[in-house]
Amino acid sequence: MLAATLASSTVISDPNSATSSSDASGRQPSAAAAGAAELARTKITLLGALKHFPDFPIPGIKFIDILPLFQDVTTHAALLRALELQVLEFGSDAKPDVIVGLDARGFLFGPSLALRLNASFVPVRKKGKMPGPCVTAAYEKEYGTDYFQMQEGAVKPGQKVLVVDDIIATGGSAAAAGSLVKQLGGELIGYLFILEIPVLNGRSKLEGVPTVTLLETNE
Ligand SMILES: O=P(O)(O)OC[C@H]1O[C@H](OP(=O)(O)OP(=O)(O)O)[C@H](O)[C@@H]1O
Ligand SMILES: Nc1ncnc2[nH]cnc12
Repeated sequence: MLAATLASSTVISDPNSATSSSDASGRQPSAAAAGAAELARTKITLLGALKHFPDFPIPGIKFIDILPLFQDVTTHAALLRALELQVLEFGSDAKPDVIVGLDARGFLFGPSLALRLNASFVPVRKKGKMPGPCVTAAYEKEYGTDYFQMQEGAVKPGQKVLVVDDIIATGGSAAAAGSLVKQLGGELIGYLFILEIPVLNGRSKLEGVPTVTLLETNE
């Protein structure tokens, strides 16, 4: 039984109710409606590709494996297109200068998405992996404590930053990444995730920063 549902952020526009004005993303309503319909279809495909593993990496965790999304070329391409459409739904004022991807699964799609958006890509890595001066933040996860780092100067003061990752569970990883962006003087314009586990209420740690997820689980 499929254990995931479409994220509540999905809005499908009615093409027949289109007016001549552009939407928040600056696109004409007919283009926006077509994009929303395409996004809705793609989400169903992506949900079907996720795999579920009970008691991994420790007993009690229901692990959701996003790696199959990258094993099939068509699904991989559909994922990238869906993420791009989701960023466009943030609106044209929120076009990111920098995509920040989280170690390690945010690296699977962050650079590809950054290229599509004509933005730079900057990694957040686990402590001790990068050379030179770094800023550091500690955080609690669904299964343990960890430390994240960013290299000083990787984000310039005033740059608009979108943080991306595969999953928001407790929100600890994303919140720590957001604090690193702010330490470097970046403007944190939003968070984008492939999948949300709503029961863990991770959004509550993101302090009102716009947060969009493609998919969500109902477990
Ligand atoms: O919302 P949270 O409770 O912080 O959990 C979400 C984070 O946990 C997973 O990464 P993990 O730390 O397991 O590292 P990995 O990507 O290296 O496997 C996942 O890829 C997210 O980054
Ligand atoms: N339940 C889960 N499945 C996959 N990745 C995760 N990261 C944190 N919690 C997770």
